Amino acid sequence: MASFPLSAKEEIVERFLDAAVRGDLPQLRMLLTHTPSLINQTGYSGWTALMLAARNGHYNVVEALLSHGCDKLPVNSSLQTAYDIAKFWGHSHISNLLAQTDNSCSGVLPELYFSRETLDRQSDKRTDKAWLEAQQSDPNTVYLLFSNVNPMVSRCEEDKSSEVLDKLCRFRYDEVKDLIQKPKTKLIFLGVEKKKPSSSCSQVQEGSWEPPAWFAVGTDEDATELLKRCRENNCFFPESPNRNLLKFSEEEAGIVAHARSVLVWHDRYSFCSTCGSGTSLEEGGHKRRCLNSECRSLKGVHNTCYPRVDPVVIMLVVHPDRNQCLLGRKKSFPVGMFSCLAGFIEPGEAIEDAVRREVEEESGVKVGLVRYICSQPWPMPSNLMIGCLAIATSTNIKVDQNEIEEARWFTRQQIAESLHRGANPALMLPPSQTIAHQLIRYWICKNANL
Ligand SMILES: NC(=O)C1=CN([C@@H]2O[C@H](COP(=O)(O)OP(=O)(O)OC[C@H]3O[C@@H](n4cnc5c(N)ncnc54)[C@H](OP(=O)(O)O)[C@@H]3O)[C@@H](O)[C@H]2O)C=CC1
Ligand SMILES: [Mg+2]
Ligand SMILES: [Mg+2]
Ligand SMILES: [Mg+2]
Ligand SMILES: [Zn+2]
Repeated sequence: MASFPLSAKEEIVERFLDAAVRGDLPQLRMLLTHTPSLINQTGYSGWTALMLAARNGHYNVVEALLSHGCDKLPVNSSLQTAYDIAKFWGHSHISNLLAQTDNSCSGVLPELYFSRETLDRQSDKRTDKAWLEAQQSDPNTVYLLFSNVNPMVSRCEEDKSSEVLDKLCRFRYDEVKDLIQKPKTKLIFLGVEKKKPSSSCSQVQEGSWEPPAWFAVGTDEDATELLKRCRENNCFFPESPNRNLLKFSEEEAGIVAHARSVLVWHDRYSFCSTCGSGTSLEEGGHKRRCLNSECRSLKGVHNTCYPRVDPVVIMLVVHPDRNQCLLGRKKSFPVGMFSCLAGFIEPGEAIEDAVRREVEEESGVKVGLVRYICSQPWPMPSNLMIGCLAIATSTNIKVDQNEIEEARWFTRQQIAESLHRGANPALMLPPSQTIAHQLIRYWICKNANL
């Protein structure tokens, strides 16, 4: 068989993989320092250095690769991860290491999209009318414009290395003064900035810096007219919130989650839900008080006066064999997409019971142990997603055709392959901004050890 000379790049990859096979840590470290991109490279066999070191029982090489941020999810042509390989060849010290060592897998999930508290909410200032008014006219105050509960955004320059596509348009007092004085406009105090500017900023005296306040402005004025207020010309209001609200930076996503949920609440709860009278906006837009002084909503607990948050359980159901998980698809999902089951918590229901009920309703599968993992605000319109892992006690699937079109058990390898290789026609997982994606990734990294 003719053999072709290797390119310089192929040659360095082969040397790197060979060092992993032989357990030659100094050589591997030297190559990695020189060319960090080698870390997840595969050779002709389709195996990564991590797989080769795991196959040959080189604990110290596996450890070094992991400490350099090596990806554990790649699979070889037999759909085995490095963990599977170590386990198969009986290197339990390595499989245990692979099961534990991962920033996103040691019980601490990465920060979830929409969760960052970018601003200091300063809820005590919401009742300080004089302070709020002073902030409103301050030239440093930042205003965000929302039309029909969607924020005005500008499209960033095409940058393939970044997932951030949209930026919130920021306005100053002079640019929105007329708008915020209109009686139908909703003004929401979102908080004040947390970060201090660097001391190199010449205009700012040490100790005199007041963190700028941020407000969201909700209006139903004509969107085209609103866009004319913007200094940039690539601005727009996203029309399909579910997809378009996933394109912000983590900082801005947290602000959007807060502002949008409160504005949607104002939009849908203009009148008192107890007596139908008009209401007034109070507390920096975080309360609506009934104008009828006799109203029952003003007595006892005023829970009709505050923005609503709807708790939703979302769960990754794990097969009793611990090596498969249950995912379902709604009719509205793109072709091939499957996700975690989810459902609204009902009144008087504990999280664990809501998980068991929704899973059984939607898939017919019974669940025993339920473990809370993490939560995510989901401002469409105002859900709080409560993420859990759940262990199934039965495996037969019978889908509730109303909500779920299909539900299936997927093996860990199928999931790992989809996570690593990206969307494929057989299985497409929800995007990384969703808690559904992060629960699935969490379980995979945990190697099915609950
Ligand atoms: N971030 C993430 O990863 C994910 C987020 N989600 C979010 O979770 C939400 C709930 O999931 P879903 O599976 O639809 O929930 P359910 O399984 O509870 O089904 C939703 C249906 O139940 C009815 N319903 C019952 N109680 C409520 C309530 N308090 N508020 C609204 N509807 C209620 C509605 O019927 P009707 O409308 O016919 O009246 C709705 O269509 C979704 O809206 C979605 O936005 C879901 C999955 C992933
Ligand atoms: Mg349901
Ligand atoms: Mg559901
Ligand atoms: Mg339900
Ligand atoms: Zn009332």
